[in-house]
Amino acid sequence: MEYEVVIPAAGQGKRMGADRNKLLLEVEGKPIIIHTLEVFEKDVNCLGIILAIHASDREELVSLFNQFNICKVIHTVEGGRERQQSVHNALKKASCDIVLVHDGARPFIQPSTIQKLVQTANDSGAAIAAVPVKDTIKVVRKGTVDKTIERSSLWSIQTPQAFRLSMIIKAYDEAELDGVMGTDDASLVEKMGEKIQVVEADYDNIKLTTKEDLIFAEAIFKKRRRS
Ligand SMILES: Nc1ccn([C@@H]2O[C@H](COP(=O)(O)OP(=O)(O)OP(=O)(O)O)[C@@H](O)[C@H]2O)c(=O)n1
Ligand SMILES: C[C@](O)(CO)[C@H](O)COP(=O)(O)O
Repeated sequence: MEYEVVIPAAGQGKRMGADRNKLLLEVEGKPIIIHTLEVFEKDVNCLGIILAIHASDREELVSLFNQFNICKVIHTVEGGRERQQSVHNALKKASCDIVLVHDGARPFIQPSTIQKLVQTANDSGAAIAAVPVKDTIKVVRKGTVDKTIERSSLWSIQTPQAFRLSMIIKAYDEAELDGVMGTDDASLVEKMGEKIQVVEADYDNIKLTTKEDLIFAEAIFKKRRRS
């Protein structure tokens, strides 16, 4: 089943503490964003990639697309102050019935998960990748435990998140009108009362957020080379 993917790549990488967009840092001999783009470049069902970028990264990115044969970027749009605005700008260019939103900072997404998400979104409207939480989660207020949350119903939410295009556009437009900000895409769809299906993904699909994640990323690449 065919789809387009929106990839927000216009963050500042503050938590990474690099002096540039963290997605341009190299892991396993390539910039992080190239690893992410290559997953979709290789997927025959991906009809096009819509990338939200900083104007200041454009020249370097275009040169990387040439160097690594990335041909599926059909639109680049200006990123916004927050991830939500970057995704919204990119969604305005989408035209396929099914659209995925995937963080540029998650290079380890598996093609099998993408396929399940696309199929599920086509059947039910919205589907997100997630893994069961492994830690005990407590609510802490002013340094003291308020309560412990029952773990069996907690999932850690990742991207990709897959949607019918009309549904996700409506959710983003309404969020903008209402001044609502969410930390993921599905939370805006939840606000409209829509059901979101959860597709179990894998623990490797980390978001490269802090410096330690670069070490985890090298380890995941090493593991994949061995298997
Ligand atoms: N205004 C923004 C903020 C984030 N992103 C993108 O959204 C994804 C997830 O964001 P995150 O990992 O939090 O990246 P940063 O915002 O760069 O990190 P930080 O919050 O540490 O600055 C990344 O691919 C990032 O480039 C974006 O396109 N536009
Ligand atoms: C969308 C996301 O990757 C789901 O886990 C995450 O919420 C992005 O959050 P961040 O605030 O940009 O780290």
